[in-house]
Amino acid sequence: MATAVRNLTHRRMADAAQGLERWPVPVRNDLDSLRYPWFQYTPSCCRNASRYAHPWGVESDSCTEHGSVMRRCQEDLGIYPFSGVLSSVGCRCADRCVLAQQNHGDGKHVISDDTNSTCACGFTSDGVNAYTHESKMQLVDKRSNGTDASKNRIDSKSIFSNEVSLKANDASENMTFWTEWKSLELSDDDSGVNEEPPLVLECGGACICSADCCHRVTQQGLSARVVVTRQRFTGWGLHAAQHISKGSFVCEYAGELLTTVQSRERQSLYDAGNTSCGSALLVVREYMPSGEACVRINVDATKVGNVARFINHACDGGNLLPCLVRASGSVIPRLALFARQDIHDGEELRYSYGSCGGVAGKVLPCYCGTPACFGTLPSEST
Ligand SMILES: C[S@@+](CC[C@H](N)C(=O)[O-])C[C@H]1O[C@@H](n2cnc3c(N)ncnc32)[C@H](O)[C@@H]1O
Repeated sequence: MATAVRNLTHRRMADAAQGLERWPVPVRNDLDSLRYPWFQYTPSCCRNASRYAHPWGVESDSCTEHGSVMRRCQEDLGIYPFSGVLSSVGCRCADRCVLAQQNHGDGKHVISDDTNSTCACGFTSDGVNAYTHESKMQLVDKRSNGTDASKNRIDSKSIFSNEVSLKANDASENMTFWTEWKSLELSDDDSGVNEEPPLVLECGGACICSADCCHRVTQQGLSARVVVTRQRFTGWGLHAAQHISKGSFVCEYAGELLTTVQSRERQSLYDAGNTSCGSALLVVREYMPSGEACVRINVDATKVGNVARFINHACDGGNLLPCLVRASGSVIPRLALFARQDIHDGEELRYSYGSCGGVAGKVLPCYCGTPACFGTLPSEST
């Protein structure tokens, strides 16, 4: 019995991803006696925890399962049956899509008329190419002021909303984190990178191109080596275990997809403290250009989730940029996290949970340690 427990503990610490990602995700704790965080791993969002959560201890080569796990999740969600809503935006590129990019010599990549007419995928809500030839997110540089790219933009309003808000509930502390995203705009700081996360249209179930097409950057699961580490003030955190270059996709925020009624029930449970573990319930709202909310996505990574559930908050925005990615033919977008800047091996991965503020009686101290620190974690009542 003791040997079995030891083996199980060893496997959990060796790979928090339970063999479901292309690399193991080790768990390290040099701080206290906790050996590992308890949760079940899913590489992508799923509807029902019991059907898709894999037991601890699967063989490490089972990451080849990732594609089929993702497909089963999507089919179960009824995304493809719903695809009539958006299927007309699916591309008809044989084999792989070609990046519709032209370099006009000013550093900006814009859509060429030729490819624009054949492939509608791979663009942001702003109508510019989402990805570079190196499969990096095309982060908008406010300092380049050359050709006006707007005249080359496709009208993506029918595909994307232009305003999105995101709420992340952390019920371990009975808190709700939130942020509001407006349309893609440039920041005023010196980062040279758009602060507002773009919405991206990738190839999906409505497209006929292959799974390794250049417009499916976020569909292969965890894309950088990472390690889960115990920290003094912020609990578990996620650190890079390799250099991650600016614009690279890192991971999506995966967990159980809930209805709004279910998410409220879960939140009440977490608020009442009836669970043995903390929570990571994230709510994303997508708005129509009219301002009306059209989709609310509730992702609970508390008991079933992926590495993103370990990512802590930083008031300065951190080194990750959250983006909504919608696969053609899918109703439900996914939340993808990209490197906002070059990230060094060992650096903690963080993004901003939202704007400053706290609910009376529920204010939590923030230990992000950045010069921009508000002192408290962003929050609102549920
Ligand atoms: C989504 S979880 C992140 C993973 C978490 N640290 C854990 O141990 O599982 C959010 C929780 O992490 C902690 N946290 C995240 N960022 C923090 C920060 N900047 N300062 C203090 N605590 C933080 C808070 O307890 C928060 O409720």
